[in-house]
Amino acid sequence: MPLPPPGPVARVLVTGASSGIGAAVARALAARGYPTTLVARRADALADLAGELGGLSGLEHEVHAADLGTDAGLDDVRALLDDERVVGLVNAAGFGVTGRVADLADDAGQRAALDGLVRLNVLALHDLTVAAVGALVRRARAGGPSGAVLNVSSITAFQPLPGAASYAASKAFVQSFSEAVHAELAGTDVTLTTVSPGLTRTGFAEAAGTDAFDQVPDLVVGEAADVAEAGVAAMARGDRSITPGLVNQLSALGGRFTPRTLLLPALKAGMEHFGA
Ligand SMILES: NC(=O)C1=CN([C@@H]2O[C@H](COP(=O)(O)OP(=O)(O)OC[C@H]3O[C@@H](n4cnc5c(N)ncnc54)[C@H](OP(=O)(O)O)[C@@H]3O)[C@@H](O)[C@H]2O)C=CC1
Ligand SMILES: CC(=O)[C@H](N)C(=O)O
Repeated sequence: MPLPPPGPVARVLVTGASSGIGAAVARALAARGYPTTLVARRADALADLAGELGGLSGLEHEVHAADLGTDAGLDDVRALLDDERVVGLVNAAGFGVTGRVADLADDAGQRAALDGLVRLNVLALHDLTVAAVGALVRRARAGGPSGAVLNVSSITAFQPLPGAASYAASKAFVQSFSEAVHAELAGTDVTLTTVSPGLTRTGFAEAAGTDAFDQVPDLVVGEAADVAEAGVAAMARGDRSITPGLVNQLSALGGRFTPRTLLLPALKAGMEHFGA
């Protein structure tokens, strides 16, 4: 029983909750009866969502504005995991940067964005996951409730991606780290699940500076609510990993098993077509 039954003291902390997949995950959790602690930088968007969720669920949804790309923000959020009411963590905060590394290196803003990407997608996720897993296992061993973590990866985790090299590598880290910890947790009452979406309609494209999402068939672009439903259901079951949608599952398979000598030139050409 990884995610314990819902109730007022079965709280789930969700990062990246001010928009997109994180907000949709918070809605899916609230609909199941879990109070949430909503984390991101934009306090106003979090407060709006907390109001919406409170109206729907009758539960108390808390807001914590923090920049997880800073030591202070990360320290603050890590401390929230010490709260004994927290039985779950969802790491959804993340963003992408597109472009060739050699070009990004020559632009101070893009260079800083690449560093920020690694700080948020890799270091913050790793830090919060380690803190949550440690606290949840300790509490479960002491007779407390079970617990669950959900990490948001991506289909880009399954192969290198020229034109989004740092982003795809950050998600490869998320996937590998999370699957390994899932195995380590066997036999405890705590689970770690990874959800690996493909293109999903959120604020991601604008933040990543790409209009690729507008150039591909609608069939290829999923909805945040569907990703959230699949992710939360897998988290509740304590599954290792889920890739929502047939198109994404095929893409992940292709990424894993196509020889790199064939795959990398094709991906490079595809990303160049989209201006990356
Ligand atoms: N959309 C897609 O196609 C896909 C997305 N993903 C992953 O899904 C996750 C969610 O992205 P998505 O919902 O798509 O995109 P959005 O841009 O809609 O959401 C990103 C979230 O991350 C938060 N965030 C960004 N920077 C920081 C920071 N420094 N500190 C705290 N929070 C931060 C944003 O809040 P704020 O700006 O208020 O801080 C926002 O809530 C990401 O990890 C992304 O890599 C995976 C596969 C596909
Ligand atoms: C390829 C993308 O940019 C997408 N957001 C993903 O993570 O799959």
